[in-house]
Amino acid sequence: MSFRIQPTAPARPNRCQLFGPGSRPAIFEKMATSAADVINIDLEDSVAPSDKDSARANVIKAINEMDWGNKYLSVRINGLDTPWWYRDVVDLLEQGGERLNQIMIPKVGCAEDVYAVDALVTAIERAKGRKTPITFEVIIESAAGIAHVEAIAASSPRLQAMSLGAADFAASMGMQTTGIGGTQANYYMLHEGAKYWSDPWHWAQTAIVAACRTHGILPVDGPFGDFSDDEGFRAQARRSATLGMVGKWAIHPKQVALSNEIFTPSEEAVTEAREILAAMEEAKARGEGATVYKGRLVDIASIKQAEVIVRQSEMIAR
Ligand SMILES: CC(=O)SCCNC(=O)CCNC(=O)[C@H](O)C(C)(C)COP(=O)(O)OP(=O)(O)OC[C@H]1O[C@@H](n2cnc3c(N)ncnc32)[C@H](O)[C@@H]1OP(=O)(O)O
Ligand SMILES: O=CC(=O)O
Ligand SMILES: [Mg+2]
Repeated sequence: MSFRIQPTAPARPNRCQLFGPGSRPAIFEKMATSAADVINIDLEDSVAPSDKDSARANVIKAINEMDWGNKYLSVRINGLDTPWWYRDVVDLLEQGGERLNQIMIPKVGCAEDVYAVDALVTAIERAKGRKTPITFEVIIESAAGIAHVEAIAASSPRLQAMSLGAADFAASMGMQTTGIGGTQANYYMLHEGAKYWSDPWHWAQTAIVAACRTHGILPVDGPFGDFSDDEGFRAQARRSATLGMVGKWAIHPKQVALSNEIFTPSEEAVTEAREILAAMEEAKARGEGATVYKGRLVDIASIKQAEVIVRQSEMIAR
């Protein structure tokens, strides 16, 4: 371990982030009563330019008037290259009240993008005497974003989460696909005439996880567009969970249960983790740093691996 201890990410469940357009207030109640841990009401790409002002007003009214229960409540503002973002921040912070937990900043390309929003948020919080600081989530969804991912992860103490936005990411990278996440038919190698599919999102995901874990931020997998494909969603989510991501977006309510299923450690995984911890306690009592569990090596690193799973399950149970 480095002399610098790896910071821990915020201890709150973030298995599923349910999105819905701010221009569609009829679904807000359904979002609030869903099983998602985080609600992302959108002012950005799911809202038409002509609806930006009315969507912002809908969202502020809903933050103030609706019962959001124990949801972590987040609003995605417009990008810093648009004329709308500053008004989003000012109105949300001045009129949205303390119930709003988080602002999601899309298309972040450098640490200074976050700095700019932080400066504005900080000034408004001071002016209004806000008690709990607004947190940030950023979306990595451009070539610049992934190139500067570590600096972005270090950009602000407000930053709690970072998502991969596969749709804009693919566009920015010039990828030949209109799919949002998932298997890409043309991304394969040939061996003796057989096709072997690979995962074009993998390298960006691992870059995000490493940057997040270095700076104590929650890494999240973004949208899976084909909401008719449950098994495709599960496959993508399982890969993300295996790589260290803590959750995934739902762009349709039916994806919430799928995401919760994959990002909640299974009973078997938790039992096994507890058994490894017990085996290592016994090894320690014998003065050993390594032992055998079900025919395989476990050692002091295994304690940390097992603790990840136990911590996740305890946090969700709280
Ligand atoms: C690339 C990105 O940036 S992704 C993030 C931005 N995109 C978004 O936020 C889009 C979020 N999703 C949506 O807008 C919608 O789910 C759509 C457009 C994909 C589909 O909407 P619909 O055609 O209404 O879906 P569908 O008919 O299957 O809805 C079934 C039920 O779920 C409700 N519902 C639909 N979307 C949502 C949602 N996001 N949250 C909660 N409930 C929803 C519908 O109102 C409907 O309810 P009912 O059975 O009581 O009538
Ligand atoms: O904003 C999300 C994306 O995939 O783009
Ligand atoms: Mg996007």
